[in-house]
Amino acid sequence: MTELQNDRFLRALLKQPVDRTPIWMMRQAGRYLPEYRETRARAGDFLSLCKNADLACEVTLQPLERYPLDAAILFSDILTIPDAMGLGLYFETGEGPKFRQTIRSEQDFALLSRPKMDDELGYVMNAVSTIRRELNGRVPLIGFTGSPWTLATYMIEGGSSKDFRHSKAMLYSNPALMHALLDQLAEVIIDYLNAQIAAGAQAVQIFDSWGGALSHRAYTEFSLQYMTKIVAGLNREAEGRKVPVILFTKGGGQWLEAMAESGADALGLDWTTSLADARSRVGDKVALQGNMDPSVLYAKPEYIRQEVGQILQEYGQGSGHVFNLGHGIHQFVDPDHAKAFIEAVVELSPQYHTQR
Ligand SMILES: Cc1c2[nH]c(c1CCC(=O)O)Cc1[nH]c(c(CCC(=O)O)c1C)Cc1[nH]c(c(CCC(=O)O)c1C)Cc1[nH]c(c(C)c1CCC(=O)O)C2
Repeated sequence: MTELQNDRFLRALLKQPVDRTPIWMMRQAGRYLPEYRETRARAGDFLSLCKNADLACEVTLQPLERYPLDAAILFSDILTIPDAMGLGLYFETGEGPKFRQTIRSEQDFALLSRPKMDDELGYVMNAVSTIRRELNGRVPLIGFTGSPWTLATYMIEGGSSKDFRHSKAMLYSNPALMHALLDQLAEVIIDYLNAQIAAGAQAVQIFDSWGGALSHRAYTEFSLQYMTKIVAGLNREAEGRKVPVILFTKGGGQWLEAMAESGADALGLDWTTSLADARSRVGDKVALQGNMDPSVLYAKPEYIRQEVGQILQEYGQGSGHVFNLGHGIHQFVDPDHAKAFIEAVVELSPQYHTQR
């Protein structure tokens, strides 16, 4: 494998000294980029794009051609796993993801299959190895998965949800079934991330997008417990380097101390938590990733730059911060505003890394 030319993202996740704060954006390859929309149109639809390694690689690299980003993220989706377990994923234009089959009873659960990483999910591993080859050591590649709880909500609801009616009902009325589902998902996710690491992923992120919808006690029992199990099951070394793990519970600011005990190297933060506060609460245990409100990118470039300055100041001196948005970039953002954002981080952050 080619030598990595830019490792400040991997170093910051391990709190090793860096020359400036690294940056990438959640959903950095996506609809706000006209070139993404063009490639997706060529693929036909989103799922065909995910399943074509050359086109998935092409869109992964698109934001790197435009901006000085410090990491690439695999172009795929968290819903590849439930799809491969037999639920039949499809997207209806403007309506988000849907499943043909839902899991609401023991009978439904019994129908779930255990997907093979070199078969049903082989297309994801092909995308990872193709992207690694084309990146040619420019920046590290991030692999990812959804958390068991987040995937379970899609499998139980049959798609996106606002109130998690069926998932919450199962959690409180049939916790044994919920635990069986979460445990099976955790097992599949361990295989999935280990296969991504074997194919070339150099860091991995667990997206717990809906962990914040859980009650205080339920979060530990139904989400964090299973993410901790996953972290313990990962091969944490590849190509002679540690493979850092990032845990991102959206809306999880109140649980940072507990999350820091999960074994993860870094925690992702949304914009509702102060970085200064988060840093003092987790101490030296983990690095932090985040946390600008993605909607700030609707503002003028001067304002975006000011906001970046504030967030850098909140984290303060030293390594252990990966700049990011607090959630995915919105589809209506002007790509020039994303550019102003990334350049502000590049220009304003070196002063926070003077004691190397
Ligand atoms: C919950 C979730 C999903 N997918 C994902 C999450 C967790 C992150 C989060 O909390 O947002 C993760 C994801 N989805 C996608 C990526 C690609 C990598 C990246 O650039 O970050 C990643 C990391 C591509 C995508 N995944 C999807 C798109 C849009 C599809 C399109 O091109 O129309 C992309 C680029 C589709 C998708 N996929 C999902 C939804 C709800 C939707 C539709 C909503 C929407 O339209 O934004 C499920």
